[in-house]
Amino acid sequence: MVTAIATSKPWLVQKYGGTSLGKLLDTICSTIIPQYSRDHDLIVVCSALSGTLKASGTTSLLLKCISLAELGLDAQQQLIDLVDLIRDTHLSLLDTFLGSSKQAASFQIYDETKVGVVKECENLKRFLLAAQVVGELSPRSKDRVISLGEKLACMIVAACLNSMGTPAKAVFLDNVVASAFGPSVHNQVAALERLGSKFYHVVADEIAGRIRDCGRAIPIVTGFFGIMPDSLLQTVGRGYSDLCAAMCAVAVGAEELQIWKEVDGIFTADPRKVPSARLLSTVTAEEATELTYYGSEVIHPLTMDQIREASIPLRLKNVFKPSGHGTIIYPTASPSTPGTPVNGRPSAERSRSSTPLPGFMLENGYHGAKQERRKPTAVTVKDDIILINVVCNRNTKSQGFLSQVFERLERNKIPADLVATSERHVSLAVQSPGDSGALLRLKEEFESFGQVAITQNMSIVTVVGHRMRNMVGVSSETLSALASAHINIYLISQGASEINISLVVNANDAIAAMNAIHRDVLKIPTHREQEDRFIPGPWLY
Ligand SMILES: Nc1ncnc2c1ncn2[C@@H]1O[C@H](COP(=O)(O)OP(=O)(O)O)[C@@H](O)[C@H]1O
Ligand SMILES: N[C@@H](CC(=O)OP(=O)(O)O)C(=O)O
Repeated sequence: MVTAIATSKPWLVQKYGGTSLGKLLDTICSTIIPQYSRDHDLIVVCSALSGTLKASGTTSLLLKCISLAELGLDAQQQLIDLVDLIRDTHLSLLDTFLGSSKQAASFQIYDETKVGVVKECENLKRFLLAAQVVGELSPRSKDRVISLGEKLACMIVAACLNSMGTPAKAVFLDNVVASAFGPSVHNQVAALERLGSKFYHVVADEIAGRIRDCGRAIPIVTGFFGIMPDSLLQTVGRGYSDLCAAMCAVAVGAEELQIWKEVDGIFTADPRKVPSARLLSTVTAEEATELTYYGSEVIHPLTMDQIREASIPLRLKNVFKPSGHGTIIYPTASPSTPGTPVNGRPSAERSRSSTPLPGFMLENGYHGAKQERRKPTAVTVKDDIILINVVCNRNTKSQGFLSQVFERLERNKIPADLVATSERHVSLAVQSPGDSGALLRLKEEFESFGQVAITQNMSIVTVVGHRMRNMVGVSSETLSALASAHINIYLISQGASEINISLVVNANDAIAAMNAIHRDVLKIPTHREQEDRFIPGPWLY
């Protein structure tokens, strides 16, 4: 456990996603951060800026730069144009917020930041153009490229805050892994893997030192946390800044970790796909882990392990509705009481012991609802799934069959999301690998001991709820709901934790399946049913 930093006010870590920063930088810097900094020592963790969509945001553009560099010299001009676009997008944001300032201090901040952004982009351009000659980038080089997104975002956020009179300091964590483990770390992939979660504790300790160095200024920390031996994208994947924020929270022993997004929190289902979905005021850490793993990508799945171990509550909040309660995820298996919002100055202890706010449930429940729920908590969908069925050849010994299947998955680095087996038959649901060659290789390897059938375009539908452990009948209700909607099921699996049931369906049926389960198993009426039956919306409870 990392030693907490001693301070007079409780620590609060806030992480802002790329699209939130892209759309609401002004509100974040002029209202949200100053308001919370009155009662807390804040740490702000930033993702790379995205204009409107993550898919066209800075990290995605940097990934495109990497692809162009790997194409070789033919793509030279495209590469230059793309880096210039990244630079100009950041400069125009800086212009919007600081460019027209008449104050000398702001003018100086504007000038220094502008020079810094241009320099970082020029360095990247030189690096990529050199890489283009070789036509290949190592995992470490790719990390170096990606790290620029969060660096630029932190420079802009720190500049905005400083110009508005809130002292802030950009903290770059791109070298934090090397500082924590020594420069030879990059030859020690296997050793680091063996460290498991301890790896993140050591990094958190190093982050604590960087935060201490900021003195009274608010640390504006890059969500990118270190060039990794096997690349951050490969080890952690996109959305890594949630995990970085969790490490910052662990580093200082924060009272709460807040992840600010563009949704109110975790809903009973993805509100884009199920219009009647309701906001959940609390969710257990176990439920959040299952939901994020099976498609509700509201937080990065690895985040939960960190805050759970350190007993830090995590709250999801909406930048468009800063006063909303959001969804709070308790580190313990079952929350006893929901806490007051941090802007009401609770401590982590108080969150666990105080009486709940009026209108909130004592147990995991819908936001504003009063009655206790005896139903699963949420339903989620994971897309881009491939179903692989392997029937073991008669001449293959059945006892070695399963180990051969898993050994081949491991060798091809394809993790199985769900598995159903009988003695000579195994069905696997796997995430469609980015590299189509990997799937072909896997198929050929499986064919050495069995007959293989691969079905693409599938989805996993998962029902999650910590109360499902003690509930009889959820499976039958789920199967009936899908049967009534005429939806075929290709694989069924219940998690060992007994808090989830997953089913593989055709991707075209996934949204219908989700809606059917939401209505018939979670028992939440559709909007039409609510209108027909004059059932008041949750806002009237
Ligand atoms: N159960 C769920 N509750 C809330 N949002 C969900 C859920 N499942 C999927 N989502 C989706 O996750 C997305 C996360 O919010 P957003 O702020 O847009 O993400 P990001 O910061 O990663 O760009 C939303 O678009 C929402 O539709
Ligand atoms: N910028 C990175 C890391 C991240 O966490 O992003 P976001 O917080 O916007 O999901 C990405 O796009 O993957």
